Amino acid sequence: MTQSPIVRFEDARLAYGSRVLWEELNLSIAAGEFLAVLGPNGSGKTSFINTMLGTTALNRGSVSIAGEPVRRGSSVVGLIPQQRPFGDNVPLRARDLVALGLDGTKLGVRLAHKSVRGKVDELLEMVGATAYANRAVSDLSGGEQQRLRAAQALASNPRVLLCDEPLLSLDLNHQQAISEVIHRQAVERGSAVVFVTHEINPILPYVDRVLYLAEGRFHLGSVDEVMQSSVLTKLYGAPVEVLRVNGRIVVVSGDGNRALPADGHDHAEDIDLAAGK
Ligand SMILES: Nc1ncnc2c1ncn2[C@@H]1O[C@H](COP(=O)(O)OP(=O)(O)OP(=O)(O)O)[C@@H](O)[C@H]1O
Repeated sequence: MTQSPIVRFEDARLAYGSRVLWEELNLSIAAGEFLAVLGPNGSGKTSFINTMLGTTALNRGSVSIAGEPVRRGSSVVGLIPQQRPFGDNVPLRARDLVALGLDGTKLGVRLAHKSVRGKVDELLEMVGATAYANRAVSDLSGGEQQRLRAAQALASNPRVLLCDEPLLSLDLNHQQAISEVIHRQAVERGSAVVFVTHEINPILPYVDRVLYLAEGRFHLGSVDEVMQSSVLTKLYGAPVEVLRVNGRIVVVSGDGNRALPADGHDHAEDIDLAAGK
């Protein structure tokens, strides 16, 4: 990890009406750093990403990227968005979608160019999508489409790579493969990676720091600093236990002793620490 900051939040506050998602956030993300963003549903993870995309405005403070105030459509920012299926009317093959991520590529114009084809093939290989390179995007499964989104975001070699739950609907092998590819982007090409996830275990080996959002508060630090019973209990304002089991992190609600994913959200929804119920 290199040290030069590429993203800088200063005294940042985001609230919708009276609901504060976070405030007094001072955070510099270095080139090559891998930052995991955790927190229960509705804690503001996607909104955090949106502030760096320039699509959500802070109520106070500032966020800059490469020394400039954030703006929509910045070419130095790449996004693997939260999964939404492509409609039947998307007339693209898998390789066309990836090519759209390459700077200046216009369908039918540069796509025929040998170097573009080579680059697209390389990206498809990286995310394990070579086998379906020529299939229509709309015929692919959610996980297959998600791998293409990752390849498309990596195509432009962004200085800041924003990933909004990129592992959703991927099987374990592909979770591992995509996590590795994203980590390599940070280490080898110096991208700052912001990785929103409900499940920290697949990326545990790669995370430099964790930003944990909950209940309008946040805690920032290394995995070991943040993923502690005392820290999460304070953040949630409710008893939470963090256990290490065979190298995995398991978060358990203090009352029911029920295992929750690392973000403290119980998908069975009978314990909802997120909503403070
Ligand atoms: N434009 C908006 N106006 C008002 N409220 C909003 C707006 N965008 C998001 N919210 C609310 O802010 C909260 C945070 O939303 P956000 O999508 O950032 O959460 P999240 O942590 O990404 O959640 P999840 O884990 O469910 O994806 C939610 O309660 C959401 O309803």
